[in-house]
Parts: sequence; structure tokens; C-alpha cells
Amino acid sequence: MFSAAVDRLRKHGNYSTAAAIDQEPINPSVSINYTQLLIDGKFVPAVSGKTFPTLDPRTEDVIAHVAEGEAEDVNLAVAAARKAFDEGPWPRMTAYERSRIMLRFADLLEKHNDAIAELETWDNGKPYEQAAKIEIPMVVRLFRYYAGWADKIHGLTVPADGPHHVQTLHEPIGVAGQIIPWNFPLLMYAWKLGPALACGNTIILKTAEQTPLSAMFASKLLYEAGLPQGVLNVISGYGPTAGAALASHMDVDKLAFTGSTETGKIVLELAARSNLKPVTLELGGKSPFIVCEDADVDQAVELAHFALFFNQGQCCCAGSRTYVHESVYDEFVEKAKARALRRIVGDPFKNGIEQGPQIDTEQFEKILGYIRSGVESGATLETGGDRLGSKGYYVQPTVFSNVKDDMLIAKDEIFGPVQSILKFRDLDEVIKRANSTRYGLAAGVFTQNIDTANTLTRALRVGTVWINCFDVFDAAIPFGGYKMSGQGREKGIYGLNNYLQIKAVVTPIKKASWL
Ligand SMILES: NC(=O)c1ccc[n+]([C@@H]2O[C@H](COP(=O)([O-])OP(=O)(O)OC[C@H]3O[C@@H](n4cnc5c(N)ncnc54)[C@H](O)[C@@H]3O)[C@@H](O)[C@H]2O)c1
Repeated sequence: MFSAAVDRLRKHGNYSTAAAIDQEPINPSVSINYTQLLIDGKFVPAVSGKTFPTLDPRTEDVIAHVAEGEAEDVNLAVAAARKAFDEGPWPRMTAYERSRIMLRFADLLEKHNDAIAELETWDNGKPYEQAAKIEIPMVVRLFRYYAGWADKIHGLTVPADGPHHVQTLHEPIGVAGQIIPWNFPLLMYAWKLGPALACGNTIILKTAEQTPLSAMFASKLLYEAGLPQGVLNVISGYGPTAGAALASHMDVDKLAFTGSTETGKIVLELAARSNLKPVTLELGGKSPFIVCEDADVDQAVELAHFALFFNQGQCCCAGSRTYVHESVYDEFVEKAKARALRRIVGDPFKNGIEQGPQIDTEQFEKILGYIRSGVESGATLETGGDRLGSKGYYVQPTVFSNVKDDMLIAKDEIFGPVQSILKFRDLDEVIKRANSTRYGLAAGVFTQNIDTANTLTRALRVGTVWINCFDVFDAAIPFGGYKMSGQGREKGIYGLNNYLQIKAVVTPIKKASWL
């Protein structure tokens, strides 16, 4: 659960003053041991010999050069995964044995928690305390959760008409291709791998080009835990080359993708044009956070702040349209501005830091562009609005008030620390406005009135509604989007369906007296 854990961190931090950006970055102690592709259980260079740099978002310095996988490497990885599925022990061993390997993996991840968290912070820029105390423990929990499912995947007996015994077998879908983004590198790795492994599939996973390091480290541990050769293959590389090769591969049986809506459309088309592999998509969002007239304003301000600014604003479900009832609007804006001014931005390796740098120069420039567009379109810039410091991708926590629905900052996914506060008068109006978007990933509702909560819960066209909370993620809770926020659900029991084929088996009953 992000929110509860962040509360705990907050109690131990000093959040009373804004900190300056450190000029001297803290040196992480972890060493980078794995920078090659993981194919058929071995680390290997790319066929082309090419590498690409992965950068430290605090300094823009190179952390390491990583193998650049392309179509030929994807072919080798798919061949290894195919062989492991068609001939290897993984889909054939008992579900209990699979589950034990996954549990051993979770233990190893736990043992190396701090080293993995360092890699995550170094490569991504997220606060180390967040990675070490929240995200890596969530990864561990998710593998234990799906290890628990491995031996509980049941088929049915079906009461069909006529003298037939009918049963369904729930079988692994086969070779799964998985493409993940950079905002929660190892957590997205876990959401993808957990259910796929529990069901007995083999995998080729492509990491995001911005954050290749933690997945390589973790995958080494998975083999140490006893994973048979070729079951997991990890490719670092770029989207249009390695990612596209995976999405369009004829021998990949299923594709799971998390990233932008634009790329989601591309991979869906590649999957359709190649072998019609089924696709699950977890895409972008522009989630409303609705503060009703009965809200405790101080609590609402704190939660809305968390809903937007968590992870540098780089969450697909960020509460990026803060709708506030007119009766509490002015007070809310004043306090939201004060909260943003208190936000501590700095070297993410330092204790007590709430916000590190954005992921890369592209996102950094994009965010500053949206801030300029907010000012130009007439929204009121309450605080922030610029970069912070002179190096790295740090952005000032930014708050806009008087935002209108048709402004770009209210329509597009900014993916940065930019809060947009809009005013509303009544429930019917805010429902209409909240739903009037191409996205439908999540919503936050802040009210003490159960009837208001019930109405909004049912009226909002989104995959998750958080009532008086936000970003509560748990391995058992399904997550996914309506509309252009995605297709299908990950996590929980629903996540298993993405990785199963259902086979109907029909046998005649010769003596039909006991139908
Ligand atoms: N929903 C989410 O969790 C999420 C996560 C990250 C980014 N985003 C959104 O995406 C925007 C851009 O971020 P991004 O550039 O990392 O997203 P992206 O969609 O470009 O990248 C996500 C993954 O897809 C791969 N990819 C890119 N082009 C591909 C292609 N043609 N074929 C196959 N794979 C391809 C990338 O290499 C990466 O692994 C963000 O501003 C944000 O709006 C959403």
C-alpha cells in the first residue's frame, strides 16, 4: 500500500522547509554487475555488439552502458522461451514446485532489498526511502501472492446437455512477451512476471530504455532461486526496435504492455498484423480527484497533494485533475499552494526527500512545456513553474488554480509535478466533467457522505475508485483502465486470466444413467 507506507515515512521526515538541490550527489554503494541481455539463462552481449548509456537523472551522467537488444536478439530470446515452454520442465512440473521457486525468489529479493532499491533510485531518480521501504517490499509481496495462486488454478466440470462428461482445463498460454515502462521499473516487472510464472508460462520481458538495471539484477536472483533455463529472458533496448520486434513476433503467444496510450495503439496493431496474439494494455490516465463540500480541507489537501506529486508526478493514475467544490475552493487552493511550497525536493538518496528529478530530458522538457501552456491559456500559477537547480531534471512543485476543462493541462497526461485545481458546483456537473476524457484509469473521491461516495463510485467510468484514500495498491486488488486507459486487468485473481488458455474437454458417457 503506497499511501499507508508514505504516511509512515512522513512521520519520520522533516517536512517543514523546502530543501535546496544538493550540488554534490550522494554516491550509491551498489555496483553494477549485470548490463547484458539475459537469454536462455545466460548474460550475453547484443548480436550487433551495440550498447546504449543509461543516465543518472540527478546529474545526466552515464551510470553504465547496457547491451542494446534488437530484432535478432529478440528472435534468440523467443526461441529460448519457446524451447523452454515446448520441451522444458517449467510448464510440466507440479504447480507446488513452481510456487516454491517463486517463494525462494521472493526471499532473495528481500535479502537484496537495499541493493535493488539503490539501483532503482540511481536509474530512475525516485526517493531511495520510497524504493527501499515501499516498492521493493511490494514486489516481494506480489511474488509471494502469485506463488500462492500457482497451485490453486482450477478448471470446472460443466453440466452440458446430452451424455457427455465436460471439463475445462486451465492451461498456460505459452510464450509471453512483456513490455514495461520506467516509472516503477521493478514493480511493473513484478506485475508482469508474477501471474505469468504462476500459470507456467515462459517469458521475454523488454525493460524501458531509461531503466534497465534493476530487472537484470532481479532476474539473476530468479535463476538463483531455481528457475529452469530459458523460462525468463530479459532484453534491454529501444521501443521501435526491440519492443516492436517482440510485439510483432509470430512465435509469441501473448503480449502485455504498460506505457503510453500512443504506443499501446502501435503494439496492438503489431500484434494484430502478425499472429493476432491477445494483448493486455495498461496505458495513460488523467484521473480526477474530487473534493466534496463536506470535506475536511486539511486532509483533502494532503491527500490530493499525495495523489498528484507521488513519484515526481510520474504515475499513470496520478490525480491530475483536482476538482474542488466552490464552497471550499479558495481555502483549498491557498493550502494546496502552501503544501507544495513545503515539498522537499532534492537528491533522492538523502533521507526525508519527497521528490527527486524527473526521469529524462524528454519528460523534463515536456513538463516545462505544459507549464508554459498552462500560463498561456490563462490558468493562475500559484507556485512553482520552473526547473530547480542547474543540473539534473528537477522541477519545482507546481500548482495551477482557475484551470478550465478545455485547457491542455486539464486534458493531457503531463506525467510531472504539476497540480491543476478546477472548481465545481454540484455532483451531476462534476460527474459529467470527470468522465469527459478519453481516459478512465482511476479516480479519488473525498467526502464524509456515504450517499455521495456511492453515487460517485457508480457514476465514474474508471477502473479504480479510491474513497478517502489514494494509490492503495495491493497484490490482490485488480488494476486497469476503462476507455483509452487500457484493456484487461492486472494483479489479483483477474491477472491470472491474461496468462491462461481454457481448453474444453468432452468425453461421451457410455452408460448415461447417472448424468
Ligand atoms: N501507464 C503507465 O504506467 C505509464 C508509464 C510510463 C509512461 N506512461 C506515459 O507514456 C508517456 C511517455 O513515456 P514513455 O516514452 O516511457 O512511454 P512509451 O509508451 O514510449 O514506453 C513504454 C515502453 O514501450 C516501449 N516502446 C516504445 N515504442 C514502442 C514501439 N513502437 N513498439 C514496442 N514497444 C515500444 C518502450 O521502449 C518502453 O519499454 C508518458 O509521458 C506517460 O504519459 C505511462
